[in-house]
Amino acid sequence: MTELPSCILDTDSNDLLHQLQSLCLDAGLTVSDDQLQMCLDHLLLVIEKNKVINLTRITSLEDALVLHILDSLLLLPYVDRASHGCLLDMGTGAGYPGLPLHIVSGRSSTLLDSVGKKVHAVQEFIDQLHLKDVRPVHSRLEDYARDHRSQYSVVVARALSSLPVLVEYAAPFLSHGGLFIAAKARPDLDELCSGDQAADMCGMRRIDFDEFDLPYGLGHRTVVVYKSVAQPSIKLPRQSGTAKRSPLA
Ligand SMILES: C[S@@+](CC[C@H](N)C(=O)[O-])C[C@H]1O[C@@H](n2cnc3c(N)ncnc32)[C@H](O)[C@@H]1O
Repeated sequence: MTELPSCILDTDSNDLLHQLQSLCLDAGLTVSDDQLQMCLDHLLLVIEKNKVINLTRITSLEDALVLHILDSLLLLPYVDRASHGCLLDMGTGAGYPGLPLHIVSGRSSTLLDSVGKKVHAVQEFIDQLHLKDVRPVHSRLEDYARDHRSQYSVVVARALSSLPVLVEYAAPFLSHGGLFIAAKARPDLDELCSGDQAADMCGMRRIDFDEFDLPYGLGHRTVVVYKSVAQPSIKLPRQSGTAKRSPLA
């Protein structure tokens, strides 16, 4: 069993846990103390690993409580609306939002990224936290989709790409009725309309759109949710890189 690094033992973890509890309470999220502590341990591991490889720009622990943990958990009510089944985090980076969502939802999860050293770091975090039923995968989304069609009831993504590209990436992974949940900063009307057009071609329909201000003036969050409702009218996935180079809309 891997021990947590000494930085974790030195940090005033109780104070951070109290801050996190009150952030979740204010956001109306019900999360147990054990689950929050696990999210916190993950964050401390990320901050420590960030000294060695570039995982996140956010180095203040207080900001990271909001911008990494709370921001991930804000997707929980949408994840909970999906039917029973697996969760995929597309472009997980250091494990956000997928790892906190796995910890709290208990869904069997895949955390995918195309950068090997990030996936390796996420594997270390999973081992150090002794988490089960969560798998880091090193692949491009377009490649992984070929062998994992319709295997997920919920797909999430944060800070990955524009809505039409995200919808195209997510579509092949979703089972019928599955949900794709995108966490965006402030998409403009053009992006939203292009996302809807791409969704139409991919057999998906937008079913939700919510906006929040994050606490402490740390920014704005928009959550856009699409549902898989039909077969795509085009062959997916397209060749690697095509979605980004030549978006559907
Ligand atoms: C800006 S980071 C966001 C990381 C994390 N989701 C977060 O919000 O902190 C985008 C991540 O997506 C990954 N990525 C970009 N395109 C990808 C693709 N086609 N397949 C898999 N991963 C991809 C990048 O390697 C990067 O780690």
